[in-house]
This record gives sequence, structure tokens and C-alpha cells, in this order.
Amino acid sequence: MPVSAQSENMQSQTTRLDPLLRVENLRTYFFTEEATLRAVDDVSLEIYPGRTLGLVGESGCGKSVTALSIMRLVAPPGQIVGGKITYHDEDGVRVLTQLSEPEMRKVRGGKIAMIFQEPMTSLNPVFTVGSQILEAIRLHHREEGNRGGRISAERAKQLMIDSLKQVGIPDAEKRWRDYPHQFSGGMRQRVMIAMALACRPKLLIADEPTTALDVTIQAQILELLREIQQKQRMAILIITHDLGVVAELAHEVAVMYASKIVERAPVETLFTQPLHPYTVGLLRSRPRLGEDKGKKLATIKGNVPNPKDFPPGCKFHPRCDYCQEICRQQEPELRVLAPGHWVRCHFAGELSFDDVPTNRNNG
Ligand SMILES: Nc1ncnc2c1ncn2[C@@H]1O[C@H](COP(=O)(O)OP(=O)(O)OP(=O)(O)O)[C@@H](O)[C@H]1O
Repeated sequence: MPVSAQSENMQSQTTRLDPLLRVENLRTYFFTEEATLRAVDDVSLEIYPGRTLGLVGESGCGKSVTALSIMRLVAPPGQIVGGKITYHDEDGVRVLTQLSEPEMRKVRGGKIAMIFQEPMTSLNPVFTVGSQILEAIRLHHREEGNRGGRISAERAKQLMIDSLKQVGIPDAEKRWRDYPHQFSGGMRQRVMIAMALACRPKLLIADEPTTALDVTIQAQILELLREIQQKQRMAILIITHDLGVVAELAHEVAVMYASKIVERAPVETLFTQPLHPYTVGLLRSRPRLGEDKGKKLATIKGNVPNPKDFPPGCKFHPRCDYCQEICRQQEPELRVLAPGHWVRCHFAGELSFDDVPTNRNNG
């Protein structure tokens, strides 16, 4: 079945809503002197209003490039070479892959915002946090000028302070005058979220937003995202290598390996009935409180291949304990195994996995 037909099918099986964002057969390559690197190859996914999709996989598998492609922020030598990205809300349908740069600027911030692992990617050290959030608000209203008109300085300032309050910055009325370095790591992360949310985007893309934070702060930031999502019915695409974060926040999960999606499922299904050996490997190598004390943690042998050395056949085959001849020769298709459950493995549904930790709340 062609992937677009698969997408239609999955949509009707999981929810009747239209997706807010639909990515179909996305391909983003880097054209270096040495080689053409297929960083994202035939990726399809949907994100629904008020829902969280977790995009998970080891470092280098193409998660960030997928996010940057959605934002149309891939810089040369990278380029989107195929596929379609469609954004659909009450204002209508926009095919992001066809928008001009000025049109795309209206989408960034206003419709889709992105936050990063390192807040200083978004925050400028030489300006106060308040002035940076104000700038984002003014820019957004200028872009929206033909509909909303200009925003008064007083109203913009109120929105800025409200956005800092919303993310739990204590003393927001005073602290907006502070510079980014005057905030702790966790608070800086909150400021970055405030800036991203100041224009009320419908979709937040969060690329490893808690990786640099200690566990307590990490839990607070995830809780904050969940609260804001519930209040605003915002959709979230969370990118992470950490299945614990996925378990906390995601409704659906897409597992990515070597530039492709290898498994997609509702979060509960992925944790209780994983069908791809790579997903199983990720689950096994996840530390769990109590049970694994003193035990050596399982790892997946080998490393994620670099796009210039992708193996033939199934890209996971050199690391797979279940590899057979066909896996070395033929790349498997993404197939539907159960409603909403997609797997790219020749033997999906035929393998039995021992010793897979199935409790998603265990980590
Ligand atoms: N600027 C670039 N030039 C060349 N290749 C790149 C560039 N950026 C990314 N790539 C390639 O794209 C592949 C996917 O990178 P990407 O950053 O999306 O991975 P990731 O899964 O997000 O990993 P991480 O969590 O480490 O960011 C990498 O293996 C790399 O080869």
C-alpha cells in the first residue's frame, strides 16, 4: 500500500480528527563533496491537535533534521528533495513545502514554534528576556497585521509578562528585565518555552528539551508542557532519545532508525507489544528503577550507521539478533500489523522477544 494510503488508513483507525500536521514521504538529503547523505528518507507522520507524538531513536538517526525540515530551516548543503508537509488549522490548509520564505515566517512562531536542548540557541545573551519575548510578540502581530492590526505597547508587555507567569517564572513582573545568564538552567528552559509559546502556536516542536537538565527539573518541564498542552489544546512533537520522556508525555510514538521510521504505534502499544527488534533493543537498554539494580544494562550491539555507509537491505540488520538472509538483501516496507501499529521489519509479528520490560512507568 502506498504510504499516503497508509496514512489515511492510520488516521481513520486512530482518530477522526484531521491532523494538524501531515508529513508525507519526506526526504531531506545533505549534498556534501564526499557523498549524498540521506539524512531523512521517506518519513511519513501525522500530528493531531492536543496530542503528543514522540519521535525517538539514537543520536544521528535523523530526528532533528526531520524537525528542521518541518520548520523549513534546513541549511545548505541540506535540502528537502521530496515529499510534502501540510499544515491544517481553522485558517485553512498550507502546504509548507511550497510556501515562500515570507509566508513560512508567518507559520514559524505563529503556528509552529520550536524549542531546543540548549536555550541559548534561541535566547540572545545581550538582551533582557522580556525584550526578546516582546520582539517575538511584535513580530508575530506585524506578520498578522492584515488581520489583527498593530498591538499596543501596553498590551504586548502584558502578554510578555503573562507568558513568563504561565511557565512558572517567579516574580515575572520584575524578572523580565533580567538577562538570560541571570536564570538557572531550568529557568532558562522555561524562558525559552515562554518565548516559544508567547504567540500561541498550535504545534510545539521540542527537540531534546530536557536532556541537559537534572532529573527533578526534567520532570517539572515535562509537567509544564503537559499542562500547557491541556489548557491550549496544543499539539507537541517531542524529539528524544529517552524512552522515559516518551512514556511521560507522548500519546503516539514513531521510532526512527537510520533516516527511516521503523515502528509507529500508540504509546501503550509500543511499550507493551513492541514489534521491531530495534524498538525492543531500546526498551531493553532503558534503565529501570529498582529492578535492574546491580545488573549490567543491555545494549544494542554496534552503532547507528552514518548515512554515507548505510548497509544494503534492512539498515538495522548488522545489529539485529534476528537477522536472516532476506534482511541483508531487501529493505522492508513499513507495514500495518494492527490498527495504528506500523512496523518496518520482514518478520514483524513472527518474532518472540524474551525479557522485554513492558512497564512504561518503570523508568
Ligand atoms: N549540516 C550537516 N551536514 C551534513 N550532514 C548532516 C548535517 N546535519 C545532519 N547531517 C546528517 O544527518 C544525519 C541525521 O542527523 P540528525 O541531527 O537529524 O540526527 P538526530 O537523530 O537528531 O541525532 P541527535 O540526537 O544527535 O541530534 C546525521 O547522521 C548526519 O550525517
